[in-house]
Amino acid sequence: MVKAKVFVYAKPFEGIPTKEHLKLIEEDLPSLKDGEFLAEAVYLSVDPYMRAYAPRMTIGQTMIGSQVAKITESKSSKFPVGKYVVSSFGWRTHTISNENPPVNAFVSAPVLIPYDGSVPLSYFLGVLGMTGATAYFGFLDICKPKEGETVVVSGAAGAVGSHVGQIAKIKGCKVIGIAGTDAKCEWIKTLGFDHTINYKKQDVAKALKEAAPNGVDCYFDNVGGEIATTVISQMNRFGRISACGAISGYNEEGLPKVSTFLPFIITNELEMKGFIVTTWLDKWSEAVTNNVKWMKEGKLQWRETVTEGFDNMVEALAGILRGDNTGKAVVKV
Ligand SMILES: NC(=O)C1=CN([C@@H]2O[C@H](COP(=O)(O)OP(=O)(O)OC[C@H]3O[C@@H](n4cnc5c(N)ncnc54)[C@H](OP(=O)(O)O)[C@@H]3O)[C@@H](O)[C@H]2O)C=CC1
Ligand SMILES: CCCCCCCCC/C=C/C=O
Repeated sequence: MVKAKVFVYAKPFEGIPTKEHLKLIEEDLPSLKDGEFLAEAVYLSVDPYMRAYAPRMTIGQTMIGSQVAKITESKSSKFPVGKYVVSSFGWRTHTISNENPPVNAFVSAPVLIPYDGSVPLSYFLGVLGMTGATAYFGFLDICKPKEGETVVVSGAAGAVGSHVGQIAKIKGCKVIGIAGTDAKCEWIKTLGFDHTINYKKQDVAKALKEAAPNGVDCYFDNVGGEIATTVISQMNRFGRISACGAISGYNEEGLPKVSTFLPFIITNELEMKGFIVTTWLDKWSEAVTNNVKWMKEGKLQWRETVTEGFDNMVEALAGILRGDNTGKAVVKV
């Protein structure tokens, strides 16, 4: 009998999640039925949306999330033993899945990954996975950057933000990154960001005016809140905003209270669009192909913050909400 370790949503989150909210249990898994396979987690993704998704969760539910897993038993010809999948199995070490489990915008079906040992498996959760696709489609399809334009990225030293900034440089833009520590700002400078702002130490409005005296054309927003309002207030006519995330409010009860940016949207005729990356599932391979190409050309660098041990999932999630991570956060089982 295979035993799975599983984190379940035990108590509604208040602020940063703790082990009181996410309880570790053991589950005995049954034998496989036809069409099913058993997968063993290798890396689990740690993402801010896990905190933001909480209002949709029910008590006792397996905590949501995606992972790279190895198929160890199978009664499915589509998912043979020895192959690896990326799938939204949730926070669990072992999973029995069928070929077409229920999906929604935040929960994806298993997909075999073309693993040849040339890159770590964790990259299929980050630079070659969900966050890489978020950066690629969320920036290019929504901001539609033109050469010479000025782009601002918040959450700029995170998985998505650090990637967006590098695509913006590839597209010939001037890039300003906003992040929470000097070390993060120094790192993104090495990636090619032209200017950085440490929002915890600097006056963002003043620093942005100095970095972008001619205004901002594109804003890739990972954080929302007052930072978003400040950046939007300095945008040029016909600027584009990609509303990717609003992490500054994820730990708050109810809607965050921030200054409104609507007057700037109207008077400067700005376009703002929110998105969920799974909208682009049908053309996902376009992002992976280009991200691989840029990696090979040395134009796209990446970093991971790896937490060891499945039992430390809660601490890893708390870490990204506190800003402990640089680049993509993953847990190695
Ligand atoms: N729309 C979509 O389909 C998707 C959206 N997202 C969103 O993109 C954003 C970035 O995700 P991802 O790259 O995975 O995560 P990150 O790797 O950027 O990790 C989160 C970072 O957010 C920053 N942060 C935390 N609290 C605050 C705050 N109050 N104000 C400003 N920054 C804060 C921290 O960095 P610092 O030290 O700089 O504060 C932290 O390291 C998130 O908002 C996420 O929800 C991600 C994937 C898909
Ligand atoms: C192929 C793996 C897809 C995993 C789906 C998760 C989508 C998360 C979207 C995040 C939204 C906001 O933060």
